[in-house]
Amino acid sequence: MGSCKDQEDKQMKCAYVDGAIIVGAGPSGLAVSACLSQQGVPSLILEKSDCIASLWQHKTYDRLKLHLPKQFCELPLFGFPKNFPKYPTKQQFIDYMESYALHFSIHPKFKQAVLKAVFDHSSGSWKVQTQDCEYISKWLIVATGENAEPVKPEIFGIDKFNGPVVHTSEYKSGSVFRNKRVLVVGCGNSGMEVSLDLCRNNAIPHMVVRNTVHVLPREMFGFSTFGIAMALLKWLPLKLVDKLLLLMANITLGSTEQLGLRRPKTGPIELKNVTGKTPVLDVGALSQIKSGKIKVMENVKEITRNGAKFTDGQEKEIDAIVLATGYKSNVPSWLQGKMEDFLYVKDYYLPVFAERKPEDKTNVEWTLLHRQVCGYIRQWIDDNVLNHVSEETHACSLWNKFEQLYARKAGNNKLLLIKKLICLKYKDETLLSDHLNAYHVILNQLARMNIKFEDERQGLWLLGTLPDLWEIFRTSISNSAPNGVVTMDLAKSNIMNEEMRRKSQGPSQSEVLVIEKRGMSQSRGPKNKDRSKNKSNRVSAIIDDFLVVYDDDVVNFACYETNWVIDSGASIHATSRRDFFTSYTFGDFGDVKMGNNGLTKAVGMGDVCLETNNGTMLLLKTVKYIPDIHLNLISAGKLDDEGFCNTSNDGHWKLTKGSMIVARSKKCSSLYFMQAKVSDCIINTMENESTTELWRSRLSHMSEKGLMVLAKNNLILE
Ligand SMILES: NC(=O)C1=CN([C@@H]2O[C@H](COP(=O)(O)OP(=O)(O)OC[C@H]3O[C@@H](n4cnc5c(N)ncnc54)[C@H](OP(=O)(O)O)[C@@H]3O)[C@@H](O)[C@H]2O)C=CC1
Ligand SMILES: O=C(O)C(=O)Cc1c[nH]c2ccccc12
Repeated sequence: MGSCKDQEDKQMKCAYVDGAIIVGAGPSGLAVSACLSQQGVPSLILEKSDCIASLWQHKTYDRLKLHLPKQFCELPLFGFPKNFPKYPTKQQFIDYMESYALHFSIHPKFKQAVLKAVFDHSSGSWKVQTQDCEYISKWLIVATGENAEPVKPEIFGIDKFNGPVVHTSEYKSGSVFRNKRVLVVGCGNSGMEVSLDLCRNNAIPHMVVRNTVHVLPREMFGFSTFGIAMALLKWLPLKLVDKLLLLMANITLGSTEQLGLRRPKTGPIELKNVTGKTPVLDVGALSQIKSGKIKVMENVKEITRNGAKFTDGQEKEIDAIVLATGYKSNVPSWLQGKMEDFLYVKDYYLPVFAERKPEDKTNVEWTLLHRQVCGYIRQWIDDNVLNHVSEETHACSLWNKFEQLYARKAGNNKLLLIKKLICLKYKDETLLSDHLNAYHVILNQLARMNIKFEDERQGLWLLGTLPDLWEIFRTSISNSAPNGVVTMDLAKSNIMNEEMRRKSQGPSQSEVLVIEKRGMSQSRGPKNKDRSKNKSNRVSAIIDDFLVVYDDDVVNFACYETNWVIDSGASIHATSRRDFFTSYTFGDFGDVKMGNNGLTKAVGMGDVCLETNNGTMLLLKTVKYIPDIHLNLISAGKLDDEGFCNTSNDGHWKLTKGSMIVARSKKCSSLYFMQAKVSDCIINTMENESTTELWRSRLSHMSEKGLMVLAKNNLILE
C-alpha cells in the first residue's frame, strides 16, 4: 500500500503520499484500493472513523441484511465466501469487508476526517487536509459514498418533544420501544425496515409517508427483482422494463395505493437514474401495513410535547420518534471547487453548455447523458430548492432554472446563511469534526456568494460557536494565540486536538480532574446538590477533605494560568499544547510510555517559557510535544541536569538556582504541582536576582488518593 513522507511544516504536519489518496474506507474505497494495487499503483486510504465500513459497523440496525442477492454486492477480485446465504446479514457483510482488506493488505489511516481538499494548480497536486495533517498527492479518489451524513430535518416543534428522538443511524433494535407508540418519519428502505422491526418488537409504529414511493417485492416468482430488472435491461428499453416491473409488482403485492403508498408517475429504474431515489424492496413491512400494525400517516405538521399533528388534521400521542429521513454525501462540504468545475472534470459539461447534440453521440446516449448530469447536479442542491427541479430531465434547462432560483433567492439565501452562521452552536453530544464541517459548509456557501470573512474572524467565530461551558478552553486559546491572533487553523487544530484528547480518554474518562474546594467535610450534602444542577461540573468523588469534581470542559489549565506536574520519575518535559512552544521542531521524537502502559508518540520538540508564581522566568528546554498526554509535565531529573537544584524536604519541594528560589510547592506522593503562566518571551531571567515571594498551588494539597485517581485516569506519565 502507499506510504507517506513527512515533512516539516510551520503549522501543520504534511505528508507526501506515494500513489493515490482515497477518501473513505467503505466498500468502494477498499475496492478501488485493491484494484489499484493489483495494477501496481499504491494508495493511501484516509478514513474519518476508527474502522473500515464504518457505516455498516456503527450506523446500522441489528436486523439489517443485504436486500440484493450477494452476487450483486460483492467487490471485485475477491468474492463472498461460498457458504454465505443469498442475502448476507450485516455481520457477515462486515466480516467479508474485513477479510477483503486483510487479503489485499489494505491499512487505512483511521481517525482522519478530511476537512478540505483543494487542487493546487501550481504543483499539479491535491492538498487534502485532515485535522492533523496535510496529505499531498497527484491523485484524489473520493469514496465517501452517498450516505456519509445522516439527514435530520428540522420538524416544527420537535425540540419540545418529551420523548427520545433518534435517527435510523442510531437505531439498533425495536426492543427498547416495546409497547411504545413510535413515529417513524420517512418511508425509504430504512423507514420500512425499522417499522417492521418495531412491529416485531411489539411497538406501535406510525410511518410518515409524505410523498410518492415505489414499493417492489424483494423477489418475484423466486427470482430477485433486482436480478430480473438487470437481466431485462440487457434486451429491452428502460421504460418497458419499468412497465414490466410494475406489472409484476402489482401481481405479487396488489395495489399499494389504498395503503397510502402512491406510486410516482416515473417508473422505478428511471426514477433511480434521474433522481437517485431507490425503490423500496419489501421484506415484510407491507403485510404489516395491510394488517394495520404499521399505521401510514400523512406528513407531520407539528410535533408537540407528547404527540404529533399531521397535515390531514389528525393528531396522535406518541412516545418516541425515529427519523428515517435518509443520508447525504458530505463531499460538497470539503471538496473545494465550483460545481461548474466538476462538470468539466467529469466530462458532464456537454449537455449543459453545448449548443446542440454532438455528432458522435446517438439520441439515446445524449438523452442518457442529460439525465446523468441532472442527477449529478441535483446532488449539489439544498433539499428546499430540489423540490423545484426534481422532475427536470434536461440538463440545460435544469441549469437555467437552478441559476434563476439561486439568483432570485440570492439575497434571501445570504440572509439565511448569515442567520445559520450566527445560530450555529456546537452540541455536546455531537462530533466536533461534524460541527467543523457544518461551519465550513456555511462559510463555503457564503464564499460562493462572494461574502468572505478574514481568517481571524473565521477563527474567532468558530470559537464563538462553542457553548458557554467551553469558556475556559476558549479563553486559553485566545490568550495563548501567537500575537493574539486566533487564526482559523489555530482554532480548528485546537478544537480537533481537544476532541482527540476526549476520545482517547474514552467516555468514562474524558474528564479532567480538578480539585475544587477544601474542607468540605461539613457541607458536602447541599454543595453536592448544587453542583449536580450544573451540567458541566459533576461531583464524582470526595477524597479526604477535598471535593473532586469532573469537569467536562476544563482542560488542565485555567485561562492563562497553567498547571505543571513536576515528576521525579519522569525523564522528559512534555505538554500536549502546541501553542505553548516559543520554538518548535516537528518530527518523530520517539514513543513515550503512558501511565496505562500504552505507548504514544512525541511528534515535536521545542522550548517552553514559563513565568512561575513568583514572577521568575523558567525556560524549559527540549520539551516534547505529545498530543495524547493529559498533563503538562516537568521532569525533576531533567531540571537537575540543567543546573537547577531540586530539593524536597518534609513534604515541601523547592526549585532553586544559585541563591534564587525559582518555585516551591508541597509534595504529594511522588508529584508536585506547580502553577505557572506560559510566556512567549524567550529571555531567561534566571540569572537575575528577583523577589522570592512564595506562591501557593491550588493543587498542592492534593491527597495521595486523589493522585491515584489521576493515575487511574491515565493522566500521569510513568
Ligand atoms: N437492507 C438494505 O439493503 C437497506 C438499504 N438501504 C439503502 O440505504 C439508502 C438510504 O435509505 P434510507 O435511510 O431509507 O433513506 P432514503 O433517502 O431512501 O429515504 C428517506 C425517506 O425519508 C423521507 N423524508 C426525508 N425528509 C423528510 C421530512 N422532512 N419529512 C418527512 N419525510 C422525510 C423521504 O421522503 P421523500 O421521498 O418525500 O423525500 C424518504 O421517504 C438507500 O439507498 C436504501 O436503499 C436502507 C435500508 C436497508
Ligand atoms: O438497493 C439499492 O440501492 C438499489 O439501487 C436497488 C435497485 C435499484 N434499481 C432497482 C430496480 C429494481 C429493484 C431494485 C433496484
